[in-house]
Amino acid sequence: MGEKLKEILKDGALAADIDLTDSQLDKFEKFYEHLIEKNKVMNLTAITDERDVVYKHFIDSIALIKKINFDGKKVIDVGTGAGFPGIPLAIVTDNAEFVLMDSLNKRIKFLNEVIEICDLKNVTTIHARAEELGRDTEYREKFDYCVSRAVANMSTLLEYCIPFVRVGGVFVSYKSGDVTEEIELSKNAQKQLFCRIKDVIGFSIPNTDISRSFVVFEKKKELNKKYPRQGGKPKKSPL
Ligand SMILES: C[S@@+](CC[C@H](N)C(=O)[O-])C[C@H]1O[C@@H](n2cnc3c(N)ncnc32)[C@H](O)[C@@H]1O
Repeated sequence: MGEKLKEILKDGALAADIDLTDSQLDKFEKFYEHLIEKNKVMNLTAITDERDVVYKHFIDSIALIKKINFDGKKVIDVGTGAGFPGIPLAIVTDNAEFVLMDSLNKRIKFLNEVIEICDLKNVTTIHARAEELGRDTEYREKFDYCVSRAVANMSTLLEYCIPFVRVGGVFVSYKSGDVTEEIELSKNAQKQLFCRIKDVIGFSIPNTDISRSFVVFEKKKELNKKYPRQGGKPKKSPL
């Protein structure tokens, strides 16, 4: 089973112009095995087939390194769930520091096991709600990069994520398909949160018909103390 996963991953990553080392392939394999094992007793992912996990989770997560260089940077993954995109990014960029956060403690416990099993020295986790952690001075405006996939609509997501990013830092939202309308609807959030779009990078996951966009926001100024709003407001009444 292992060789098959590694072969699919090695080939798929090469198609995305990423040459994975044997040590990285070993880590991905251990991650996959633990994901599938734990998925039997808890809800981690609807995708379990080897090829699907490789393309829809692993390659989708790491494709960003061809666009953004995380070397030496501090990165937070907001709403990481079963570790996407944070764990794959951390496997391929072992000289960057990753913090994975999620509001569901079961998933955080799973991720702590993955960190142990895969011997990931550059990853820590935190169980928290984004709108609360973003007010904590240990985390607020402390990251060069924030990444997030499949967590909320763009306005809500900006209020969750921009607080973590230092001035001059960047938030990358992994979105599927056409993002024009979502970007348009987040104009007020961008204004209130002093960020603006730096780039919208389209890409297709190789050997699939799946297209994605990375929406890249740059933070221009220190945030107003009133953000992020408490009590579920970023989701209930997006800016
Ligand atoms: C659909 S899952 C996506 C997980 C992962 N990013 C992925 O792409 O597979 C959304 C995750 O965001 C987390 N989440 C939702 N709202 C959150 C919040 N306000 N703060 C922290 N985590 C949150 C959920 O617990 C869940 O694990």
